[in-house]
Amino acid sequence: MSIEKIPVTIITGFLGAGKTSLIRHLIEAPHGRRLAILVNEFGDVGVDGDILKGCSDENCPEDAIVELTNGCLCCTVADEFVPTISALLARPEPPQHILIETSGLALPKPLLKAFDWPDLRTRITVDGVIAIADAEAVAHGRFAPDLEAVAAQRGADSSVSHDTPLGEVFEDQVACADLVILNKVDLVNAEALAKARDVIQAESPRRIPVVEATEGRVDPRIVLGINAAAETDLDARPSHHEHHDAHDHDDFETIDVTLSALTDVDALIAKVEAAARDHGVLRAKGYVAVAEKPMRLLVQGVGSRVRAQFDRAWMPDEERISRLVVIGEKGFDRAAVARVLQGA
Ligand SMILES: Nc1nc2c(ncn2[C@@H]2O[C@H](COP(=O)(O)OP(=O)(O)OP(=O)(O)O)[C@@H](O)[C@H]2O)c(=O)[nH]1
Repeated sequence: MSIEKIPVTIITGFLGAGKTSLIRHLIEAPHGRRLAILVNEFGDVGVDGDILKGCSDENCPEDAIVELTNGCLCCTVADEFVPTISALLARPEPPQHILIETSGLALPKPLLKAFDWPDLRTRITVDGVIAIADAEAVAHGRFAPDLEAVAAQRGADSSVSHDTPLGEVFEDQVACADLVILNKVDLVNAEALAKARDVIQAESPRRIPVVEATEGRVDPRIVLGINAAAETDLDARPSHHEHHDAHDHDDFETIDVTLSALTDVDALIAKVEAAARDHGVLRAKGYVAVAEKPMRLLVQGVGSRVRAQFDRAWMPDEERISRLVVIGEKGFDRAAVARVLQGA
């Protein structure tokens, strides 16, 4: 008798594209499946896991949301990934669907290969690989500065070479996907949206559906139940790093910046914007204590777009530490960024 495999959806997408927002929506939107979630992110502040635990419910209990913050998932398959999935499957009420949020710098293909692991391949299958993309960033050429060159190269070869590390991570993610979600359509006009679609089509080695979204809000029936069995179809998903001898994330660096408690939220937002504008910070996120406020402030920067909102009260026994995880391309001026963020 064959045992039905548990479907797993891999959610990939560059830093800040909207992966956590999408998963949050999938927890909240009705679809009748019991979920478990595995979150992998850079830095040890664990913002994404915290956000997702904050919206857990009976279909996705808090203890079915597991964070792996010890490094890149695709590099820790045996030590972390396989045991974590096994533990989720061994729950008294096993999940009916597992979502994996990869870090924004992750290469999806090596992770996909891990599903061939003997312990896993009889029990789970990759229902689909979803790439979520920031429509504004794509339209403004953050990943493919020269669309015509990409299209010309694509005609000759299925693996386009990009000059920038950002371009390579983005292309690997799109090339591996069964579905692309073009998120943040609220930030672009029709012309920019059409351009973003063109970039994605040019980057895709095969025709895949592209759906538009705001705040990751997509009908769960489009995202879950694709039935791709992606682990059996690796050849259709070219990668710049087939042999995994080079890591895209070596091209990026992360720092933790501790701040003192602040009084002026707008001033902090202006500093995060300045760090992005003047020093190439790609992503900044973390929790901040604001003097005399009982709530903690969640700060999120994607490039120079910054959002801040109070997310919950500080717990009585919780230390009110203000810390931001900051990610930039290798060699970004970490000292200058820390100075900007910590500056009075
Ligand atoms: N304007 C706008 N902002 C959005 C949208 N979706 C997400 N955001 C914001 O973009 C920021 C990043 O969103 P996340 O969902 O955390 O992105 P992510 O891909 O999980 O980020 P990393 O895990 O750090 O790579 C947050 O401040 C979100 O509130 C959208 O559709 N429009």
